Amino acid sequence: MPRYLEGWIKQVVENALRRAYVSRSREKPVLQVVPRIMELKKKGFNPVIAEYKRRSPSGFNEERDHITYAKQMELGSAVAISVITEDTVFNGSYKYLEDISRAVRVPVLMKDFVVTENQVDAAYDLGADFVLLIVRILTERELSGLIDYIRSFGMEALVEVHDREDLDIALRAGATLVGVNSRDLFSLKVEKESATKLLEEIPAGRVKVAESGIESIEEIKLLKERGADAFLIGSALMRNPDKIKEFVEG
Ligand SMILES: O=C(O)c1ccccc1NCC(=O)[C@H](O)[C@H](O)COP(=O)(O)O
Repeated sequence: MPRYLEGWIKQVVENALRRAYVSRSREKPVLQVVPRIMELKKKGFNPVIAEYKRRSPSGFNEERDHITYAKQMELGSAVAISVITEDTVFNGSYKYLEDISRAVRVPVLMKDFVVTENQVDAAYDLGADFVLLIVRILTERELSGLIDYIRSFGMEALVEVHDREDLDIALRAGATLVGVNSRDLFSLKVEKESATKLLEEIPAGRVKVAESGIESIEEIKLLKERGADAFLIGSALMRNPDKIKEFVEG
């Protein structure tokens, strides 16, 4: 059973535990996101993980065709596409993941509240290349088990942390790709300063992803100076997809 359940997160996790499994046969090999991040960085570009997100508890709401958006992100040199599949609060869908992974040739992240191996099976079958794990909603044992399970398919885990305690757990569990989310799961407030400090505390040898609240190239530059290797951006790109080129090319 996940470790911390309260309010809307409790509902979302309970829904995840009940979610019906959709059986598919994966059609493509797994693409590796970490080498692609490092390659783009070496070439002097900003590795941007562009997120397809339609609705969120913090009030975000945007309708946009998922395939057109994903193709535009790929054309704009996004390093990967993040697809929210949570279907009760975020209005996401497994169908978006399946369609997008078929439509693009960059790695695709399944972004959900993953608490079971069944959800990882679905991620693999639907074409995901990496899978989000949120430390705050898992026990340490569950986190380690799910990281190993994800890797057993050749996929990678993006392990999301919100504070120092989460980070210690993520590191002990063997996370390689670590995301610092500046949006608090419960208050929904974006705390950029504390998130930036946390980024600096991630030891060398891990790939660091800055997540949430990134709106401008100036913020990307600042986060890069503070050690971020990649940038996960949803709202700003959903509102204005043309920004992808500026965000990647600086
Ligand atoms: O987006 C939310 O309101 C949200 C609230 C609570 C948990 C997760 C949430 N969103 C998922 C994400 O982590 C973000 O969509 C992602 O980091 C992109 O953030 P943004 O660029 O601010 O849309």
